Amino acid sequence: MSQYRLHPLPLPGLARIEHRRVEDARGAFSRLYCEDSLERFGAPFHIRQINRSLTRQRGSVRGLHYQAGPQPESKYITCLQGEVWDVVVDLRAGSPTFLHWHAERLKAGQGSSLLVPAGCAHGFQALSDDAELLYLHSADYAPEHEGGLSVLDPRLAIAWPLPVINLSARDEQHPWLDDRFTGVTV
Ligand SMILES: Cc1cn([C@H]2C[C@H](O)[C@@H](COP(=O)(O)OP(=O)(O)O[C@H]3O[C@H](C)C(=O)[C@H](O)[C@H]3O)O2)c(=O)[nH]c1=O
Repeated sequence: MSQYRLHPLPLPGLARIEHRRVEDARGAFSRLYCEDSLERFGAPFHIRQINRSLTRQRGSVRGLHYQAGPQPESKYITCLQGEVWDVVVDLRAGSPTFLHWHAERLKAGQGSSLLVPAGCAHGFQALSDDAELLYLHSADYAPEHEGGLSVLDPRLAIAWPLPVINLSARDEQHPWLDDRFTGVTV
């Protein structure tokens, strides 16, 4: 039986989900996601959409994205190939960790996923070439309610492990946060 466990991380609701592989002579099997277990852990997550991204070059950064408004979105992220440095920023108005960030290394085959709560921005830097991520989303894609933060915002001071390269044109233009930003409500 493959184990499936939740390990809380420093931002409220952020967690690493451990899903150890069961190995035998044929290879390996693991339960990547389990709605029932997550409900029992007090971290309910119902899938509305599944995405996959491939990032070709080591050092590339995608993000920092979030979806708020009527369809706040939580994400469940698994690395299928290569390795990434995954970053989550707490944007929840009134959160004790408002604008704090936390990073986790996700590596293919390590047997874990990251549960990102609604109200948080998400991004990552590829630590390998050809890094592939599988995203489970708890809300339908709603670009009109999507927001973005600059990965180089001094107010966040994210300590990216490698020089940031290959930002998309959209990610290049996210404005820096100012004092008028009081967070999102979820
Ligand atoms: C998220 C999404 C995007 N798209 C379209 C929009 C663009 O034309 C294209 C690529 O989207 P984007 O440039 O937002 O992809 P990334 O920059 O890799 O962003 C992704 O990676 C960061 C780190 C995340 O956390 C986001 O969940 C996710 O948006 O797919 C869709 O058609 N459906 C979708 O659900």
